[in-house]
Amino acid sequence: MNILDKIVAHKKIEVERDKVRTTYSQLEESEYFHRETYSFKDFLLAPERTGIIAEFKRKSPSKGIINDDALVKDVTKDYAAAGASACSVLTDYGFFMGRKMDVTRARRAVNIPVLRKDFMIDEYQVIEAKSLGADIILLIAAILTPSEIKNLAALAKSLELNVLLEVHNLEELERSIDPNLDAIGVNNRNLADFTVTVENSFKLAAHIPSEFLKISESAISDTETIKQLKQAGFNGFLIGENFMKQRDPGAAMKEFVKGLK
Ligand SMILES: O=P(O)(O)OC[C@@H](O)[C@@H](O)c1c[nH]c2ccccc12
Repeated sequence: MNILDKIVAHKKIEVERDKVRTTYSQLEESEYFHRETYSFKDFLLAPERTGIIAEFKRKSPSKGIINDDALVKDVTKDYAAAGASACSVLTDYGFFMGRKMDVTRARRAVNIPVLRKDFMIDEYQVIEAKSLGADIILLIAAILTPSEIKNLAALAKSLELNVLLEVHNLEELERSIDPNLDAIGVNNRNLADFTVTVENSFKLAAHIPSEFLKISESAISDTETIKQLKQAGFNGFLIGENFMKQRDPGAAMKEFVKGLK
């Protein structure tokens, strides 16, 4: 069993447990459930923003503890002030030390889109994302069938959530395209074995149909790479560890962004 299989096996149990703890109707009573969401596209393409989707990540299976000290409300607020187009917030606890409440904390701290980053396998999690105050959900092609992607994306759309589909290779991309997706993210990290290469984004760029926003995800640590990714047609850049490994991730992003000008 690779790490992704382990995470999904764990997630299935967790979701069934959560459904009992918090019912669908309780989720729908959230103050955020009928909130109007932000458009991912508007913020990614806004000239005064950077295209960076800045991630709050305490820990990961590949790196262990990255930062268990920084507060989500401070970091996301500073990310937004530094020009982030969106914030990504991990909510998986077992492998990433994330909390569902972290999305709500981010929602209260910023006026930019918030991505609920988790391993979505069930409709319940999509409804939950809306109730937590998220604007965007992530669907990972490697763990979903085409019909699951179709159904989860349609549900997300009906709740006015933006959908980011993550792919790692051409086969996943070709089988997963769906009109309810807003953005396609190429993960430079192979979630099954953790190998990373930004080349993956350059390789897949031309295969992403033009109606979708293009995002490059993971292992980005310098502004030169972002400039090259822009040349290749990418609109968004998902960055976690490079900021989170600093004691003050928001200050790290502020410094990093200077190099984009
Ligand atoms: O910390 P990095 O290398 O900048 O990567 C951020 C983000 O892309 C990564 O956390 C990620 C991409 N896809 C995921 C899916 C699940 C969990 C995490 C991820």
